[in-house]
Amino acid sequence: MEQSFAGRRALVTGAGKGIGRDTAKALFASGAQVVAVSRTQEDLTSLAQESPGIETLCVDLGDWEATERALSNIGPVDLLVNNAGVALLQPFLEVTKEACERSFDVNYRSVVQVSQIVSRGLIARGAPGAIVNVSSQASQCAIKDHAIYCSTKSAMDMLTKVMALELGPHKIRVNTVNPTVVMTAMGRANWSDAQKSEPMLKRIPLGKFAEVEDVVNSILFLLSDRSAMTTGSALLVDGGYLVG
Ligand SMILES: NC(=O)C1=CN([C@@H]2O[C@H](COP(=O)(O)OP(=O)(O)OC[C@H]3O[C@@H](n4cnc5c(N)ncnc54)[C@H](OP(=O)(O)O)[C@@H]3O)[C@@H](O)[C@H]2O)C=CC1
Ligand SMILES: CC(=O)C(C)=O
Repeated sequence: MEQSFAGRRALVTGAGKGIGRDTAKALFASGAQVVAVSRTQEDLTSLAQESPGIETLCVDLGDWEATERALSNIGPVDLLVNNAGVALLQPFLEVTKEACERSFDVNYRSVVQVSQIVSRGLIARGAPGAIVNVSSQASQCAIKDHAIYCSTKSAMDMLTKVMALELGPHKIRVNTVNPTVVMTAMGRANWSDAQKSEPMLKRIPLGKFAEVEDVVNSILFLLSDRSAMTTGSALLVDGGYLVG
């Protein structure tokens, strides 16, 4: 039986492309009202054309003040997917202050900020809710040139556990999905070179990278009542990756 999200209002960050875009479309198709938040207006315009009725909001989530202004009157939100992320890859010894700041502002701080806004609204309404933070297998395994990216995702996983601890009494569940490589714009940019992707693939018993749909299905499960007893968890979508 298809999961219905009728009567729920969902906010998806990074909904302009890739995993976030397909998550927004899947939630909308499943009956949810959807607010799609992303950085590039053209992406949001095309999304609204593909799925008429999806609300869109264009903001750089790495800008705290702009995000506060953009979300100040967001209205009731029951389901939140913190998906927006950047992968600024640098060898550890070449990591820059700018890459550090941008990575943590987008991949971590925006998750704190948006989750606070949504959770305060839920608590004020006395309504239950669910939050899915889109992490990565990179939160649990070291990947060359991913020092800052891995760190942001590890921080996200721990943040998720503490959020689950503190928000549980308010009937707000918080989990992560932790995918392996997905050939989205981000995946293609960083994993198209076979010399890099082959060793990763060899460590995956299922012998393939994840599809966007695999991640979307896991996100919708963790948003749904079918995961009603799951919070503070990390759902790996990684084909059984063998951490070496
Ligand atoms: N692809 C992969 O291999 C994997 C991805 N992930 C995670 O999944 C999530 C989605 O990744 P994926 O779909 O592949 O990425 P994409 O780069 O394909 O899409 C990311 C989306 O997030 C938006 N976004 C990025 N930064 C901001 C910002 N500051 N403010 C608002 N929107 C922003 C992008 O907008 P714009 O393009 O305009 O910047 C884009 O629409 C990320 O958190 C990523 O870390 C986890 C494991 C594997
Ligand atoms: C690209 C990425 O996020 C991985 C491999 O986790």
